Amino acid sequence: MSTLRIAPTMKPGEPIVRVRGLVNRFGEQVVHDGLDLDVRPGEILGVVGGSGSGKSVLMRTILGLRRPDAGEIAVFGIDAVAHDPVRRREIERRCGVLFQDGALFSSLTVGENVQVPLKEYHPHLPGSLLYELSLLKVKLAGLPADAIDKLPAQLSGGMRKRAGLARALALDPPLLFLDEPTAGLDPIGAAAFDRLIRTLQQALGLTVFLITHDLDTLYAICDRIAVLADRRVIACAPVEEVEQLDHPWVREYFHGPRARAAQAAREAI
Ligand SMILES: Nc1ncnc2c1ncn2[C@@H]1O[C@H](COP(=O)(O)OP(=O)(O)OP(=O)(O)O)[C@@H](O)[C@H]1O
Repeated sequence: MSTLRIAPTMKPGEPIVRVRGLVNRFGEQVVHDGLDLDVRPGEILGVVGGSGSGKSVLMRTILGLRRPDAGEIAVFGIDAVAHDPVRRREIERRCGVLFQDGALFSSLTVGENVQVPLKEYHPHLPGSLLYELSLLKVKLAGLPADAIDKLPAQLSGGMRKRAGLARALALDPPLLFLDEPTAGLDPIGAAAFDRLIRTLQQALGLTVFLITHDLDTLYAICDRIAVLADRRVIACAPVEEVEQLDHPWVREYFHGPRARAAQAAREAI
């Protein structure tokens, strides 16, 4: 396993993401109200909760794409809420993001998509090196080399996810955000993507914030699960502890037939 990658801005023992007292509102609707969360270095944290519980809003707020109504967020020990473009850029530079829809530029090839962040942060790299670097990321994401010259529309759904992952890994980020990476994939494709995430996390020393509805993913690769309900994180613990919680959403989610199938699949491994 590779060395865990943290940042010089972090104190020993500090979480890689620390959220305290987070409040997010849209008009009258309160999405988060006093939400606390720690993401520990080197873990795969699964983030679950009912539809509309605020998982994506939480991710966007941590990434600085939305300014919260109240609360503190530190990413790599850097204040992520402060209006400071230099600090913001320092955080952005170290975070890879795979959005739910892949968010690839449809008119660019896979390789050109991967080169977008490389060009932004390293504008003077020669074209041949940009190509080599993007090829490396394409292969790292488990795509065949010839996918580099294809347009997103020429790829299957699973390959598009991998192309999005290749772009998310472009700048060698120590922290990776994944929003429902296995949504829309068939079970075999989803299991393969889970294995890829686990392998990359171990090989590259990544910390992963992973939003999912996929019970198989939770049981297969997550070190801890954060449950969003009642506008807060009501639990953050290994799946065996979380499934014992006495909460209506947890009971329904973790003790339904799909959960039993996911548990059985893990026991069979
Ligand atoms: N830009 C916005 N303007 C108004 N309301 C918003 C906005 N973004 C999110 N919301 C609302 O905030 C709530 C939480 O949304 P969010 O997308 O974070 O949920 P989620 O937990 O990710 O849901 P899902 O599992 O369905 O993807 C929802 O009720 C949504 O309608």
